Amino acid sequence: MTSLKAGPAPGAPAPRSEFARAKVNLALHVVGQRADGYHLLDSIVAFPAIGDRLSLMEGAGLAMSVAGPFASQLADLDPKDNLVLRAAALTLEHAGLDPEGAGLHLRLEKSLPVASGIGGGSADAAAAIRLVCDHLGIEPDDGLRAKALKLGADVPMCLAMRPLRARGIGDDLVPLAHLPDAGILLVNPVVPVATPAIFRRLSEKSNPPIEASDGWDSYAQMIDMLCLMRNDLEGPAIALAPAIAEVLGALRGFPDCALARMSGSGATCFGLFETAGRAEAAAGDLRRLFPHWWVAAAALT
Ligand SMILES: C[C@](O)(CO)[C@H](O)COP(=O)(O)OP(=O)(O)OC[C@H]1O[C@@H](n2ccc(N)nc2=O)[C@H](O)[C@@H]1O
Ligand SMILES: Nc1ncnc2c1ncn2[C@@H]1O[C@H](COP(=O)(O)OP(=O)(O)OP(=O)(O)O)[C@@H](O)[C@H]1O
Repeated sequence: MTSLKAGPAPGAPAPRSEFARAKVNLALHVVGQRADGYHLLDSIVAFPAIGDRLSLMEGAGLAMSVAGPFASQLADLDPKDNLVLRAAALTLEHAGLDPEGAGLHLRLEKSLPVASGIGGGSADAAAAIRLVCDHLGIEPDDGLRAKALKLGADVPMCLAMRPLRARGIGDDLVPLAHLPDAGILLVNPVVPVATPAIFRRLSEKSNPPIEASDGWDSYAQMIDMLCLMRNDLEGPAIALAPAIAEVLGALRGFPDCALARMSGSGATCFGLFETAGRAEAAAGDLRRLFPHWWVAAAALT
């Protein structure tokens, strides 16, 4: 597998492109642990329109390049270890093809902070699978989804990329029938947090599951129900990265922020607002007050 910095040849066909939306755990309960160490989860997950962009074009062998605001956070990562190339190779092999002979170049526009609890790498991997499948004229099947899970527990949910409830190790997925209109604000203090370190610090691994739900009709109902839920990784993550508490404090300072919580293993936190406009207004304030933080707002779905 090679990595070329150069993009496609001039005059080549326009690239296909996919949006790799951030995965936000609106609630994350840790309900058990498997013999192999992986934790059993119960999570409500949304995919707002905030994310990376991945494009597929003609190239030599199988290669990738990275640009965008957070490209520098991946500069030390060997491209063959990048989840984009690993997912593309996996998909080609699943289709019985040699990745070396693929003639494909993937260009990643990295806009999500790395190691931030919003599944950026998993979202990129899922986008690579979708793009390569589309290129080959195939659909991701159960066999490919099972292989994708080995890339990361979040990859199958990022392949689904729609509001859902995730159980098991994050791979038992049930779509939510409906989420109401709302706005979401994502804030990261630009402190990378490694997921294994947070799970290691977790002392209570048998917490109550989420009360059954297939979604909510109104904003008020959604907030009431989410307020009864938790992110069980929040305490261990704050102990390791105290800036998370500062972010939560800033979000809770907005009177119209109905709920502020950490996503995944952190450090990104989210705030929920009644509309995307209100979330965007709060984003503007935070960008002025904390210019070194990463701040993004959008509609919840
Ligand atoms: C915390 C979440 O982001 C919630 O969506 C995910 O569970 C983590 O997903 P991910 O980063 O794609 O996870 P992986 O790359 O498969 O695992 C990273 C590490 O997290 C821990 N891990 C992950 C998922 C899980 N259900 N239990 C775990 O204990 C394991 O130590 C594993 O070595
Ligand atoms: N395309 C990619 N984008 C981001 N990280 C990648 C990528 N490919 C490989 N990685 C590696 O994966 C690790 C986890 O990064 P990622 O941004 O997915 O974390 P995360 O947002 O905490 O994920 P999760 O919420 O799934 O735990 C990083 O340390 C990075 O080295």
